[in-house]
Amino acid sequence: TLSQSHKFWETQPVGQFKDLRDTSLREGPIESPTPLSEVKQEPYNLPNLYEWVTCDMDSEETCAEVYNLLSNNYVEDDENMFRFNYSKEFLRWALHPPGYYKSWHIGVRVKSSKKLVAFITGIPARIRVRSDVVSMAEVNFLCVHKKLRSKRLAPVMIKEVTRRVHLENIWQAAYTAGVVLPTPITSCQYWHRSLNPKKLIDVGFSRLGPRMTMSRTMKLFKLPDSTVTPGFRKMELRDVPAVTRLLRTYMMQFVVAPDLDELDVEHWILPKEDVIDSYVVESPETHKLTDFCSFYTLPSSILGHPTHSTLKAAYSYYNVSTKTPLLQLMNDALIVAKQKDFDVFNALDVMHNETFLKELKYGPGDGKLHYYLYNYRLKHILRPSELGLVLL
Ligand SMILES: CCCCCCCCCCCCCC(=O)CSCCNC(=O)CCNC(=O)[C@H](O)C(C)(C)COP(=O)(O)OP(=O)(O)OC[C@H]1O[C@@H](n2cnc3c(N)ncnc32)[C@H](O)[C@@H]1OP(=O)(O)O
Ligand SMILES: CN(C)Cc1n[nH]c2ccc(-c3ccc(F)cc3OCCn3ccnc3)cc12
Repeated sequence: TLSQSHKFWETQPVGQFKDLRDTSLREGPIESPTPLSEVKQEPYNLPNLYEWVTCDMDSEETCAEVYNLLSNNYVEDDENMFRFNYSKEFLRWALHPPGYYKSWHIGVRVKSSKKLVAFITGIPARIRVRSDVVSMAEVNFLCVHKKLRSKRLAPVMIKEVTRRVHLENIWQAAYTAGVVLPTPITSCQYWHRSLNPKKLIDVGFSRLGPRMTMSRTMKLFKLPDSTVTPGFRKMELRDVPAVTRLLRTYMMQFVVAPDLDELDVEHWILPKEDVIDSYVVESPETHKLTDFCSFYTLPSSILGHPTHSTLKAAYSYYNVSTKTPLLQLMNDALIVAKQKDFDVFNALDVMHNETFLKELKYGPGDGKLHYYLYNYRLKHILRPSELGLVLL
């Protein structure tokens, strides 16, 4: 990375590795906005065989094409044993937040066959950086078909989504990646809590510990059949105002965090079957909400296993504890995830997560998730505990 050349990223308004020691550089936007009349009006050129297409995720047919492209060509773990398998319902949830732009859901088709071979998306988000609330695009689902890799298609995809975001007068973006690019604002470790250890060992996700038997391992990860916190219940629509107040107050402590209003909370946190689960703690005495936890459903395909095809994984999303200890709240989250037949519960070491990871028997994952801002410089790299943002 530091020695590597980044022919595309060196041309972009992002923190460059060579700038890291230049303390004269100010925190904030790197480039000023361009007058809209000067933003390139027409799409970037693609190689001749290909054409741009805007993907309408409300179209069952288009959503299925996007699902299939990602299901066969999206992110795999380092050992190529698992591949994310975002569901169609999840993709519609992820791409249709309040104020979304269809034009930011960008595909590339083969002109002759109309086959979808690449995809990239943006969604609008208000992200606070210290005391600065910035309108940004959250960029995600960048995917080039396995057969078209290493042809420099990704930079064209990135420039095109940048152009379309600029057309909406937005000049910053946030994104994450498992790869190191110029330049991470923080690098988070991911952790896994076994819920179905036998299956995880059968498929090679986990290994039997030294001097451990399978039955000893199953006992180690066993959880109670029901939650322990009085007043712990599924979130409902009527909880949105109180959950929004809890979340906005809690988020103020982090350097980078989403600025979510009630409409955002209704979209991002209200339970949706097989997509997002959220629970609140309603005090039995006062009936006030004191805490909430949430996790999203993102299965991974198990590549080439004879009997198991899918790993059912829950990912910790936003959790706020003001009365129930976070440890107890997150243990209840594990208990409901086990009740819902998840195989594993994943979490990043962001926010206050490192206070419960080891105690709740999470094991460290084999890689890192790096966070990036586009056209916004931070003077110092952040600690994961200073980050309050979780991208899907
Ligand atoms: C103001 C608004 C701004 C909006 C835009 C903000 C920025 C948004 C940025 C996007 C955020 C996405 C976030 C997101 O979706 C979450 S990260 C998940 C990305 N997707 C995957 O890993 C799926 C499987 N892999 C692929 O489909 C391909 O390998 C991809 C398409 C990843 C690269 O295709 P390829 O055929 O393997 O490679 P070439 O076309 O030959 O291109 C090579 C160039 O691409 C750079 N590269 C590689 N992986 C990258 C990645 N994950 N981010 C950014 N850049 C990435 C690489 O460093 C090199 O540039 P360099 O020579 O300078 O080093
Ligand atoms: C965030 N969002 C942008 C998707 C994304 N892109 N790149 C990634 C690299 C790691 C993680 C990640 C995040 C949290 C976590 F607990 C485990 C993870 O990956 C395990 C390795 N793996 C990859 C595929 N199947 C298993 C997500 C992502």
